[in-house]
Amino acid sequence: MALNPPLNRKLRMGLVGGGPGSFIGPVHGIAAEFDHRCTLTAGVFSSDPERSKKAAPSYGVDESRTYGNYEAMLDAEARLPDDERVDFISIATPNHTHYEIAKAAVEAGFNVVCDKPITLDLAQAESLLKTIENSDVVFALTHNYTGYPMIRQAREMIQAGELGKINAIRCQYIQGWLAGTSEDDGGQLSAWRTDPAKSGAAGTFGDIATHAFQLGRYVTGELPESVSCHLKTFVPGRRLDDYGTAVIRYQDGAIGVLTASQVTHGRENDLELEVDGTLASLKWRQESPNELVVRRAGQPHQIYTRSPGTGTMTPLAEASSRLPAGHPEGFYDAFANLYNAVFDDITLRASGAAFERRDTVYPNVYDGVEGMLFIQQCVASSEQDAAWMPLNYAEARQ
Ligand SMILES: NC(=O)C1=CN([C@@H]2O[C@H](COP(=O)(O)OP(=O)(O)OC[C@H]3O[C@@H](n4cnc5c(N)ncnc54)[C@H](OP(=O)(O)O)[C@@H]3O)[C@@H](O)[C@H]2O)C=CC1
Ligand SMILES: O=C1CO[C@H](CO)[C@@H](O)[C@@H]1O
Repeated sequence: MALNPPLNRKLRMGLVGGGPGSFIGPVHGIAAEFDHRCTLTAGVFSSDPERSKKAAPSYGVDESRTYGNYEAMLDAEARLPDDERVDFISIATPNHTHYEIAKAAVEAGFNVVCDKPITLDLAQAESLLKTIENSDVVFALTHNYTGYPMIRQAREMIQAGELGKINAIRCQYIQGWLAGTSEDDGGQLSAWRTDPAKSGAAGTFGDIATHAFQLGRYVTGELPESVSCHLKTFVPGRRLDDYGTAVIRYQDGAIGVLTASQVTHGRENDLELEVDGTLASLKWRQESPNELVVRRAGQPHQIYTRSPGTGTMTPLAEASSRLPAGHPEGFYDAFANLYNAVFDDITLRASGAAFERRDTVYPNVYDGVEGMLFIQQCVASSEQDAAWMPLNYAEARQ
C-alpha cells in the first residue's frame, strides 16, 4: 500500500519543545511516528540553544536540522527545497509560547499541530483564528483523548441517535499530582503551570478542565449556552485554581457538570465522561480506555470493548484500532490516531485537494477558541460568586 498517497512518502515533522525532562513533546514525537507515516526531521527542543542541541540525538534529528529558536527553524526550513522541508510544526511548549510560535508557523505556510490550551488567552486565540482562516494550512489541537477508539465509538453512537436526545453530560478530570504544599513538588512540570503569566488566567481549569469540556463537546456535539463556575485554590500560596466545578447549560436544554482537580491525593489521570440520553446512557474512563459502558432503557447493561473485526464497533472506532481485542491500547495509540487524521488532511493539502477545516476528526482552531472562552468565562463566573456567564460564542463576544 502506498504511503500517504498521493505523496507516496513519509511526512516530515518539526518539533518545538520536548527537551530533557519534559512531558508531552516526546509523546508528540512517538505518536507522529507511530504508524510510520512521518519522520521527526527537525526541531528546537528547548528555549536554551545548548539544551536543544543536546536533545537532538535522542530524537535522531541531525545537527543541521536542530535549531536554537523557533524563528531560526521556520526561516531555515522555509528556504529548503520542497523535498526536504518539514511538512508541519508541532508545538509542545508551555502555554504562553503557543501563540507566537503557532502564528509565525502559519504565516510561514506550515501546517501546525499545537498542544492545548491553544493560547494564553481568548484574544490571542481569536487573533490566531483569523491568521489561520487567512491561510490554507491544516491546524490541529491535541485534545488527544478524542483519539481513543471507544470515545470515537461513543460519538458515532450518539450521532446515530442511539442515546436519543441528550439530557445530561457529566465530566470529571481528577488528578493529585499538585496536591503537595510546595510549588516545587511537581518539579519543572508544576512551575509554569501555577504561574499566571505562563499558564493563563486559570490553573487546573486551563490545564485539564479544558480537556474534559472539549471531550463532552466532541462526543455529544451539544453546543454550550452558559456556565456557572466555582474555582478553588487549596494549596496555600498558589496563585491559580487547583480545583473547580462548573455547571454548563447547553443550547437545546441539556445540562452539564464538570469537576477538575489536581489536588486529590492518589488520583492519577481519571478523566471520565458520562452522557445521559432519553433512550440510554453511556460511561467512559480514560483509565480503562478500551471499554465503553452503555445502559439502554429496559435492557441489561452492555460493555462494549475495543474489539475490531467483531462487528460491534462503529466505523471510525474500528479504523482507530490496531490490535486485536484484549491487547490493551492506550495513550500513545490515541495520540497517534489524532495525528493520522491530521496527516490525511496534510496530504490532501499537499496534493492541492480540498479538506474540511471546521468539522474535522481532530480538534481544531475552533475548538481552541471555544476552550479559551470556556476558561475565561469560568474564571469570570467564579470571581462573581458563580454568576452565569454566556458560553455561546456569539453572545459572549457582544
Ligand atoms: N495533550 C496532553 O495530554 C498534554 C498537553 N500538555 C500541554 O503541552 C504543553 C507542554 O507541556 P509539558 O510538556 O508538560 O511541559 P514541560 O515543561 O514538561 O516541557 C516544555 C518543553 O518545552 C521547552 N520549551 C520551552 N520554551 C521553549 C521555546 N520557546 N522553544 C523551544 N522549546 C521550549 C522546554 O525546554 P526548556 O525548559 O529547556 O526551555 C521543555 O522541554 C503545555 O501547553 C501543556 O498544557 C501537557 C501535557 C499533556
Ligand atoms: O494536558 C494535560 C494532561 O495531563 C497532564 C498531567 O498528567 C496535565 O497536567 C496536562 O497539561
